[in-house]
Amino acid sequence: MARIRLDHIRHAYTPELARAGTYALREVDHTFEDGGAYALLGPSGCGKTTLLNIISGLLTPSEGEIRFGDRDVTTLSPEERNIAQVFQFPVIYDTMTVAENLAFPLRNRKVPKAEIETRVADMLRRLGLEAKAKRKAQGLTADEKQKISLGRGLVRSDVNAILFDEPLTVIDPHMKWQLRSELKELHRQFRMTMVYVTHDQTEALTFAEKVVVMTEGQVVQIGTPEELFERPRHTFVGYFIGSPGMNVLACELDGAEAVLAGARVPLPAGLSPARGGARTELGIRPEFVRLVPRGQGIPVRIARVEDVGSERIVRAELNGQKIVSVLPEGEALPAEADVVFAPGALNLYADSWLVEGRA
Ligand SMILES: Nc1ncnc2c1ncn2[C@@H]1O[C@H](COP(=O)(O)OP(=O)(O)OP(=O)(O)O)[C@@H](O)[C@H]1O
Repeated sequence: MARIRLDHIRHAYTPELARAGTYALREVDHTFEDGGAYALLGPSGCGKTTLLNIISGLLTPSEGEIRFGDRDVTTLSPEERNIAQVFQFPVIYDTMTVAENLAFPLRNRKVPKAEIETRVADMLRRLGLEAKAKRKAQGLTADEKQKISLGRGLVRSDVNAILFDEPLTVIDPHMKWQLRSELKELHRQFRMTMVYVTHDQTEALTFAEKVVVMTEGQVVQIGTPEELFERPRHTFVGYFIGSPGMNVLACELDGAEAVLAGARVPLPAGLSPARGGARTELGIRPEFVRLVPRGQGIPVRIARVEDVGSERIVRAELNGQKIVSVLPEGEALPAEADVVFAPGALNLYADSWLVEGRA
């Protein structure tokens, strides 16, 4: 296993694109710690697969270096890097049995027979596939096949990391949840470095200890699910994570207060003022926007109310800006409403980046 260091990686797919400044990855400088579970999360086209392929060795970056531990692997092939990969579609041999599939990478590496038997038996047990050990892989379900793809990586002792590219795409929705928790459990048992690419925030947040959020070829935040929820470093993270996403409201600053639609909102203590000329915005999660009777906060006009299970999502307008509130079960919706913000839940952004320095 190894720590994976991405040192100022940039990538353009052709020299022409590089000359035009069109980089699929604009700049990634990050370390995946040994044994960590990471997700690369972002919308389609943000560069997740490009980054994963640079880690695996399918792509050589236009600029920068990649190291596994102390070893520079930038120009090494995937085989030389000892990386296991799980793709959208399971890659297994249909005509082999489940046990043979698991034994295959070990046979290739000339591992002694007795050791292969022990390791395969152990892996079958951990994957819950003991009863199907002697069955041909052909007749298995997609989730069982995907488990075997993963098992073929886990069974090896020389693997530096396991990379997943949208591995639940072909799994039935009702099995997705189960397979996701099994993956997490297997990570806990093996503590192998795992990097998991997805555009689905539920998958990323349940699987990973640290989520790497990407947009437009850039990493905008690396954090635990809690950090991404509570302290989005960029407004993109705020509205991409969470459902509904964070409210981002244009405001002006006046000393220790934000001025929003003529109302003055005290800023969290210790915030350093934004640079002069910066576009300033307040970020607040819909869960922390409360609706109160008129006269008690900042007036809004309610546009739509949606029932979602036990909660209601209230979509409103605050002086021309959209604002969303999540109304907990049993809480009344005033006919004429104002909003108030829960103390401590406000974040301030200057040119889309979080203003740090809260005391
Ligand atoms: N072979 C290629 N040649 C030229 N451009 C490419 C190539 N592959 C990807 N791109 C471009 O690079 C950018 C990043 O693509 P990438 O596939 O890494 O994104 P992604 O986040 O994985 O998206 P998706 O979830 O849709 O796969 C996109 O603008 C894409 O069009």
